Amino acid sequence: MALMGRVALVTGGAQGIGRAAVEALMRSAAKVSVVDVNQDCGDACKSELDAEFGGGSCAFIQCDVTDGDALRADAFQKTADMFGRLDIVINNAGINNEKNWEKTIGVNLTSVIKGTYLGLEHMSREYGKQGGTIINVSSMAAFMHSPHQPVYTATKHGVIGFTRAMADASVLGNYGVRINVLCPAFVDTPLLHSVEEEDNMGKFVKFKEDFKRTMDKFGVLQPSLIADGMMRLITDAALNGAVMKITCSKGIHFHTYEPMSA
Ligand SMILES: NC(=O)C1=CN([C@@H]2O[C@H](COP(=O)(O)OP(=O)(O)OC[C@H]3O[C@@H](n4cnc5c(N)ncnc54)[C@H](O)[C@@H]3O)[C@@H](O)[C@H]2O)C=CC1
Ligand SMILES: CCCCCC(=O)/C=C/[C@H]1C=CC(=O)[C@@H]1CCCCCCC(=O)O
Repeated sequence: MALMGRVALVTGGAQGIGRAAVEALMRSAAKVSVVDVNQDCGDACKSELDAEFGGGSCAFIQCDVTDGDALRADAFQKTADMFGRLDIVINNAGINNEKNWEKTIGVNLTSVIKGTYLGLEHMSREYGKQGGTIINVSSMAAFMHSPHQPVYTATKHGVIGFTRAMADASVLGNYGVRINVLCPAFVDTPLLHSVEEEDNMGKFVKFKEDFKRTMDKFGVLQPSLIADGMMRLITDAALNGAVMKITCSKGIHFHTYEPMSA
């Protein structure tokens, strides 16, 4: 019952890692807004969650996170209007598309930046709000660059740099919002199957056997473990600017950086 009365917004929440996060939040008694571009998957998700947790604790909002106006008005504002407040934002929606790589930048990086700024508008003391917490989802591809996914890799590097800078800005500006980043290794979700398709991988599809060998080498995690990591980032008030990694070999752990020196 740790999050009783708290309200969360999860992008890409209808399936995969986002869905596992939504369920973990609801088990902790939070109210959750599931924001996803996929109408059918979102409707099914909402019915299943209502059946498990009872109606009124979650909402599904169909929204493409790359549509900035819709993200502002349909996702963030409607969530705040419906549930009366916003405390937790998980910018999780992501795609793997090297063919349409501009779209990958739009979903994986630009929308995470917009989601963070909108989260601050609804939660930061700068805007007269009560504070809160934001998680941005990156990937282990930000540490072990993937030759099969150069643009995906670039976006996930960008998410870490942006998040760490914003975490420091939050301290300097006394926003009252903790901002952290999560980097999972391979996770058993529909996204992993995208590496089979030329439509997703473009010319890098010819490396798919190498990609699969890497997966076999490092193993594949279950979404529930990623949700456990997210719940730790949400509930541990000491964490801000943390870079959480989750791998098969080490489980949930943190990346450490050398302190900056002049
Ligand atoms: N599955 C994996 O091995 C890993 C995934 N990640 C990251 O975790 C996050 C979640 O990935 P998965 O759950 O694996 O993927 P998934 O493909 O299973 O689920 C992603 C969800 O995001 C939604 N989505 C996609 N584009 C959207 C858009 N423009 N607007 C709104 N919703 C949109 C999809 O409809 C889907 O419900 C992504 O940021 C991904 O890059 C990071 C490391 C490993
Ligand atoms: C379709 C999207 C999948 C993205 C998954 C991902 O995070 C990819 C990461 C890889 C990029 C190059 C690699 O070798 C990565 C594997 C990362 C696993 C590292 C585990 C290390 C360990 O167990 O200590």
